[in-house]
Amino acid sequence: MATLGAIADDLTGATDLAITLTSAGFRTTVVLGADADGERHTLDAANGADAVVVALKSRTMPVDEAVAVSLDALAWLRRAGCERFYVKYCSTFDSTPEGNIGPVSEAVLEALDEEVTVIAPAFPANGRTVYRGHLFVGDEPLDESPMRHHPLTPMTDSNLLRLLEPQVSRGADDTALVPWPVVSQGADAVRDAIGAAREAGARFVVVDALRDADLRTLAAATDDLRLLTGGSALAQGLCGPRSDERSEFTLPGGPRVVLSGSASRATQGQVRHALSSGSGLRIRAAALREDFEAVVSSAVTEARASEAAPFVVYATASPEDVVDTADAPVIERALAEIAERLVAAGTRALLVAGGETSGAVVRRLGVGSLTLGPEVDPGVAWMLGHRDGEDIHLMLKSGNFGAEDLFVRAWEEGA
Ligand SMILES: Nc1ncnc2c1ncn2[C@@H]1O[C@H](COP(=O)(O)OP(=O)(O)O)[C@@H](O)[C@H]1O
Ligand SMILES: O=C(O)[C@@H](O)C(=O)COP(=O)(O)O
Repeated sequence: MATLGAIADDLTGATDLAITLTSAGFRTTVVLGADADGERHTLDAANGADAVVVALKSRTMPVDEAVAVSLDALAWLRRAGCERFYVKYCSTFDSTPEGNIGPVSEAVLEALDEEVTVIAPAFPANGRTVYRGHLFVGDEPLDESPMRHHPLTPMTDSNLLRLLEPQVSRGADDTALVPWPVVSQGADAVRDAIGAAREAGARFVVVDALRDADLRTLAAATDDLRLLTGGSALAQGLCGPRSDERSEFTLPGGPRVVLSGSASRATQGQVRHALSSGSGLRIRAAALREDFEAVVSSAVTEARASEAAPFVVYATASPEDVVDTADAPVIERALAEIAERLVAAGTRALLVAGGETSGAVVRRLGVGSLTLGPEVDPGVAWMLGHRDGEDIHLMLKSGNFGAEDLFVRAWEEGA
């Protein structure tokens, strides 16, 4: 019976959290959606897991829709027996100004009838740190990092309190900060600070974190809270009932295909690196609008004919490639169509780059749940996708995660 239930706002965020929970000793399953028609997949998948992560595609949904699907997921997790909950969003706090991190966190907190939760996006192993409430990506404040150009959620402020306040009901009265000097004093000091913030009326407490040790301190300080929110790294301090159990599997043969819909800086470098030793095809929105079928069938044909080196179907290899964010949906749809045709032709392993892109691909493939395999880079692992047909080996890569050679190395490390 699962005890911990997580609600992730995109698929790569869900798999990222699953990796951390597994390392923390939770036998973890990722399920896609928790709506009624998915119930069969998901309830079966939850059996035997200690933690279940529901992967939504809600990060850029209209606020009301994001809240509704998140509350549906919460209700499903409670039916599956979960007693503690985790709202997972991006370590770069990807959100439009209207939401959805604040509205979803508030809706879940109120549905659980809880008084306070923490806001902890930090992921130090991937360079995401929070100091005095400001989120940094490496050495750059968030609003000076490439995330300021994200096609869907451009981040133009690094101050988490300023980002959150417009998103929660009581604005500045609903938020508070526990700064790093308090965090450095240990769990009791953090617990006291969160208690004081709650007494002052705040429900969403941003907590600084510069190191994994700070997140472990926070996890210890909040072991009495039924709801946590953050990136994946906060989960490293949760204590699961068993050792790290990962499914060992060997990647099947066949073409090594990467489908990249991410426009993030790390992915751009990975695309360029893979193209330097392999081959690929760039899909352009204009060409897709002119003749969608021609672009898709050409990509499938070339991908199927590719040899050992990875074949990369990509939308962006440099910042200049992102011409119009309105092109995003047709690119997602094309990559999902290409994935479906490759799998129909026998492909049983795909590397997909991008959270929204991964969501579009796995929904098109009818994947209902995912089991964790070997971790290849921090926050990036091979998974086994379960569906009505044959299982599919998938690596669903967060846009800004992974080393530059990942698209080439991943196939060796999954073998
Ligand atoms: N060249 C481009 N022009 C417009 N939109 C793009 C381009 N490349 C990618 N996109 C879109 O940007 C979005 C990237 O989101 P996502 O897949 O979550 O990547 P990440 O994980 O990097 O955020 C997708 O909707 C994708 O279709
Ligand atoms: O926390 C993170 O950074 C990731 O888990 C994540 O959410 C990344 O989302 P995408 O950039 O959309 O892949």
